[in-house]
Amino acid sequence: MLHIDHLAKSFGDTPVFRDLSLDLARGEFVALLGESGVGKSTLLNCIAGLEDADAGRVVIDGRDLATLDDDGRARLRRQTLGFVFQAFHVLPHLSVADNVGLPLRLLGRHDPARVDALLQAVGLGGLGARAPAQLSGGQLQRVAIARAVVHRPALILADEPTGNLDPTTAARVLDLLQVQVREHGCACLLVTHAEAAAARADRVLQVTAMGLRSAVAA
Ligand SMILES: Nc1ncnc2c1ncn2[C@@H]1O[C@H](COP(=O)(O)OP(=O)(O)OP(=O)(O)O)[C@@H](O)[C@H]1O
Repeated sequence: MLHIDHLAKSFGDTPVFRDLSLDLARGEFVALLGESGVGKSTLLNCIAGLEDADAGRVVIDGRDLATLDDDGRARLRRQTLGFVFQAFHVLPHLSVADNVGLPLRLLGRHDPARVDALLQAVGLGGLGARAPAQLSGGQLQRVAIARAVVHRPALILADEPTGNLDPTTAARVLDLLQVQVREHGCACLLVTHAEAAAARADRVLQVTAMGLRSAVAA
């Protein structure tokens, strides 16, 4: 599903990672750990084609990002990816339900029942008509998670999706991600500092300046 081959990325003269390789299969749940600033979000952005790597390859579902122009990358993101951004990026002018349903709309689909079911699944049942400004930080994070999975993407990239949540709500969100992997066969790459989240993963990897290495959940 995802093949990363000898990826390198710097910002100016400052290297982030030098030689990072990873294979992620369908139905696999991988957690990425690493100190703040080591490059976890940068890696997710390179995978999503939002940042260009300096060297190496990213291949998603058989498609090499280097062969795709901006439109091709945007299409790949719409069809194949679900991204939970660290900063949520919930759109302020859309209702909660319209934010969650946006990936479906971009694919020409309309499924209010699925949007409702996902809002329920993340504990936001009944809040669909609200404006994002009327939600708490943890609620916004859950809107972002529901939006990332609504179109059943083949690859979910989740950047600290439980960072603002209490343990019970975090467990609920992790359940939802796990269902996408176990029952719907998608692949999930989860950046986390949370032990409970890493413990759910099939593999736990540590991001270092040199690349990835195996880690055991703390
Ligand atoms: N657009 C940018 N321009 C210059 N430097 C950047 C840019 N984006 C990130 N960096 C730097 O790249 C490094 C990796 O940042 P990144 O956000 O990927 O880290 P992270 O591991 O996700 O951190 P955290 O756990 O704190 O979210 C950091 O040193 C950061 O300051």
